[in-house]
Amino acid sequence: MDLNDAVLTCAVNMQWTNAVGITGRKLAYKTATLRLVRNDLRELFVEVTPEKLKPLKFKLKDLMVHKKFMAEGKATFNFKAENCTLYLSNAPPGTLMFFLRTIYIKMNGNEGGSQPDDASLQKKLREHLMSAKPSSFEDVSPVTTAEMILARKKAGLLSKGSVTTPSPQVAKKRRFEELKEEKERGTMPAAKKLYQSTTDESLRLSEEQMEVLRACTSGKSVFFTGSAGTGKSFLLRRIISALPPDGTVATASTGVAACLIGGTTLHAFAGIGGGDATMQRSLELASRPASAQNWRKCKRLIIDEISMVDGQFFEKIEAVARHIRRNDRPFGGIQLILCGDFLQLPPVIKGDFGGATTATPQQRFCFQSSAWETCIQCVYELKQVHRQSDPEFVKILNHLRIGHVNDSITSRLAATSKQKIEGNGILATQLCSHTNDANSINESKLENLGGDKILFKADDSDASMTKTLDQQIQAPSQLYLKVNAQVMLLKNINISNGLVNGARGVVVRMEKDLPVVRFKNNQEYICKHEKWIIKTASGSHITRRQVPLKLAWAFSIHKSQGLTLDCVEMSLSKVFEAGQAYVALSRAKSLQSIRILDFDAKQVWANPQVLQFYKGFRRKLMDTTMIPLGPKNKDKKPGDKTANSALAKLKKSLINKPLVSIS
Ligand SMILES: Nc1ncnc2c1ncn2[C@@H]1O[C@H](COP(=O)(O)OP(=O)(O)OP(=O)(O)O)[C@@H](O)[C@H]1O
Ligand SMILES: [Mg+2]
Repeated sequence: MDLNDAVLTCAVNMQWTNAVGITGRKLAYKTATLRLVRNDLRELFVEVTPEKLKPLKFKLKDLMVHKKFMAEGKATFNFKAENCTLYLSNAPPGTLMFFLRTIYIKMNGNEGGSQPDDASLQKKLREHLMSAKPSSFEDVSPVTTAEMILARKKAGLLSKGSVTTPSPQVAKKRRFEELKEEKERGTMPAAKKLYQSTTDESLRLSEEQMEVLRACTSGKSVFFTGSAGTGKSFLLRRIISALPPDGTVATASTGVAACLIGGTTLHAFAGIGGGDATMQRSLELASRPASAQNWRKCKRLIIDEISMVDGQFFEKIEAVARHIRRNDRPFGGIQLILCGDFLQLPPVIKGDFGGATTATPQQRFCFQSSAWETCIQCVYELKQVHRQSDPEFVKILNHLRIGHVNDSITSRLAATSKQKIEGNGILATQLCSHTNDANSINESKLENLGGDKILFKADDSDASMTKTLDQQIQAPSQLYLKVNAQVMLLKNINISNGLVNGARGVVVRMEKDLPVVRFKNNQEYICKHEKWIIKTASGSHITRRQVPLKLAWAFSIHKSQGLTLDCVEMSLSKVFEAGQAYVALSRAKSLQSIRILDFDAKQVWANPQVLQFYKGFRRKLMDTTMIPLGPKNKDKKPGDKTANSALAKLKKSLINKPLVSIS
């Protein structure tokens, strides 16, 4: 693959010291490519090739790596034997992690260590010296499973011949010995951490996800879509970690979605307020020094949940980008990476998601803005659903997504009203169409529980940013809990144990001032404080430490967009938006973990303009006969017969021939 784990491009500063530690030669390169290579004696080297210059090679011996700031794209390589230190920065964090991991595996993944045994080394050395050929280097081969297993064993994560975790005492002793050995050898300390990917780093991208990743890393402006659960946000996190941090701005239309990708809200970044101001005023607002600097520094703008970005707002920020950056290219030359599903919730024009109808009649989607066509170079649709594995449920959801409900779907969903989805004392989360309903359910249920209320206060790195953190991070600044409170986990703690973001549980006791939660799969977990980091619009980091829980008797459907939820109950009688019922249902992982109290086909509809937009996808790629939705049909409400028959045909065409990527 072109996203090679043995190649890394980043900024490199090199510094040599003499034998007594006095700094000598220094070199600095804004862009250099690091490559892991072997010579004909099979010794490993890091080859550093600064742009347009000759490569330098450093032998992988007596290497110390500092990777504390790996997540920010920084690491330090100290080649002791050569008295040289390489300071790497602006590296794509994910690529850096894989690069370090490859070094570690290649150094430890051979029986007998990274170096060939003495006899073969001597033989090769002799051949090498006798030969007239110059020394040659080749790229290291891709990491093999055998190398990985061996390196994992050496890191103490696999005990001999088994995959069980060693007891804490054994692990501690082994680690102590390893550290001693590492110290003596000068190899990478804490390399073990590179294997402890309990979060979704360990999951592999599918081929269709890889294709999008490749388009994004090649600098194209991309929009990718796909139904709920196709891994759009998951992929976005990988894309972000494969891009250089400088100039990469990760945003989303809502705070919850922004938090899922470790970014900020699009509104906070754009610096034009709520978007209601005139174009002239918006340009003035964005010209203020802090906002203008954000726009000038931005090279790649990422937006998740694009369906909820208002079209007029999108048009304004496109003009702002051109104006501030003094660049007439679309979006002022910024690479756009947009993702979302327009068949989920549409833009909220005003209000707090709580009103009866928040969308104005002239509501516009991003794809309707004139900026859209000019800014997007490639469009992809992800088709493989990862959130749900049951084909029956996936099929039902695909129908609901385009507003299509038949009798068999109605009866299957209505049948869920009686199913018992609770277990282990964990009640189902009620998904509400209105935010206020969800808040009052949580408050009153907590009040009604017996026992003392315990306050968990968040520790914010910047007290003046508490409001911003509240908007973007699901973990509240003040969390009141009681024993028996219904809660949801807000972090991926351990994927293989089911302790994932969205897992539902109940507080069973307090231990050392921390809540112990029993989850649906019977796992108990002491919820220690976790850290959330968000990037402010200006690029600085602010953090919140809090126990990773929130009350989960109820949520609003709007707040649930983007989440995967265990065990949900819903009444859809008050839904007020196209796509709202689909968003609610598609949060669940299976038909067995959902209860719909009053399912009615009328609660499910898709926006005809969105259906039309998706139809255009295929028109671009496939030469199929399309069923035109005449202009007079556009404004007709659901229920109109002519419009309905055209819509029905359109839906059918969308179901039978899934959209494919267009580039
Ligand atoms: N390649 C993959 N392998 C395994 N699991 C995956 C993969 N891609 C995504 N997932 C998992 O699928 C689930 C849904 O992913 P994600 O939330 O990114 O979907 P989405 O398309 O953003 O959905 P939504 O439209 O609801 O926001 C997550 O639990 C994620 O970890
Ligand atoms: Mg998502």
